[in-house]
Amino acid sequence: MASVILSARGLTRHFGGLRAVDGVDFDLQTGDIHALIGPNGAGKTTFVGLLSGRIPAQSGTIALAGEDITRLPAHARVKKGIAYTFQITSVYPRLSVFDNVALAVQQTATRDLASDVAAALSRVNLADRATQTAGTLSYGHQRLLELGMGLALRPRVLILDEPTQGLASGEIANFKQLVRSLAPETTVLLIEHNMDVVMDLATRITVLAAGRHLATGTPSEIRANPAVQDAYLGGHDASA
Ligand SMILES: Nc1ncnc2c1ncn2[C@@H]1O[C@H](COP(=O)(O)OP(=O)(O)OP(=O)(O)O)[C@@H](O)[C@H]1O
Repeated sequence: MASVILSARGLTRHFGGLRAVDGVDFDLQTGDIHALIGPNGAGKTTFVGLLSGRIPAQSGTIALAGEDITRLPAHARVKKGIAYTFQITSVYPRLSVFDNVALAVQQTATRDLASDVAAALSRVNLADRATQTAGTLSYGHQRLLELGMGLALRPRVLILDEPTQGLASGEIANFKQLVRSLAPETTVLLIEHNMDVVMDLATRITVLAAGRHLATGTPSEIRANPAVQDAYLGGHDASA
């Protein structure tokens, strides 16, 4: 049976009277590609912000491989293996592609910076652009660079917030292939609005609605779930 790498119990964050995340229980199984979906304002970004430590929880607990990390600051969670593209991997436009990844590698206990950077760059197919100034890369290549920077941290859990937004369809195909190649060493949690990507890529899906956990299941279970269809898919089959 698969083990749980990251879990949340009763996780809660309100903003004034707004219940952005409200008592959410969640389990991320090791090796999964787990998609988090839900209508706009459902609480997805807040939820991954709580997991990564970017936003402090008001109540509830978070555990990484059984260890309580609820009170750890974000940088300590990065050290423990949770990488969140939002906080870690914004590209420095004036630095070279190589130097951008080197900044991420430096946060790890690396023994050979140059070869670790080269490995991360070849993973995202940017090895031939190492000397290019990052700001001159195409948008799609900048997103790949972000991913390379996240991977360079060698995370156990990689959290991606809308990674395919703005990518061309060929770039999305490459992205899917890349994410699949990360398992089982890296477990992926992604917020994704593109339902084709979700249904094709995710091994498991969690649906949030109005800050609450609505459902978790395989893509076919989620497609068939009437509550999900009502709350999120407007009563239509997601595959339609
Ligand atoms: N810092 C904040 N202060 C006040 N309200 C906030 C804050 N951050 C988020 N919210 C509110 O909390 C709710 C959940 O927002 P969140 O961004 O987590 O949702 P989301 O599911 O990621 O939405 P989207 O799909 O549109 O990105 C929204 O109503 C949002 O306006």
